[in-house]
Amino acid sequence: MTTTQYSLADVKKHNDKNSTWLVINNHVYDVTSYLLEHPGGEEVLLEHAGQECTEDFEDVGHSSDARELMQKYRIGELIESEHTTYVEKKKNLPTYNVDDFTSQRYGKYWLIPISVGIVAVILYHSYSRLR
Ligand code: HEM
Repeated sequence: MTTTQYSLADVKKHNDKNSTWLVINNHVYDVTSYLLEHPGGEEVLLEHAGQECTEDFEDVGHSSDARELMQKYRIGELIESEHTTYVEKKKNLPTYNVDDFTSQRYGKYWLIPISVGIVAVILYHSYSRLR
């Protein structure tokens, strides 16, 4: 089976409500009939009409159901010379290092018992001198 090949210039012509094409992961989709059904709204699809929008599509974190559904709207592929590789952005998850965590949590708490000890010694000495 041969898949129809399109260039970005071909896709660019389908950039409004009458004909809405998108390029996602080097596949070409005609979402004209899906505009009103799209759970994210038609606006966002129209904003990307006629364009390569893999990054924005992936940023939304579309479900596997959405990925399955999109096959229905696939009409072809982007020509190979215009292929792009999508590199997933690193999510900014916090990373913890146990030592950092301990020092953040307990920081300079060791100063408290030492200070109390020093104050106690000073008080003891002053008190014994008074007697
Ligand atoms: C063939 C293309 C597309 C299909 C089949 C599709 C399908 C869906 C589906 C089924 C949902 C519901 C949530 C989910 O199941 O993930 C959704 C939500 C959404 N989509 Fe799409 N989508 C497409 C393209 C796009 C594009 C290009 C954008 C542009 C950024 C986009 C933006 C959104 C947004 C903003 C939501 C709402 C997310 C939320 O409310 O949390 N979609 N889409």
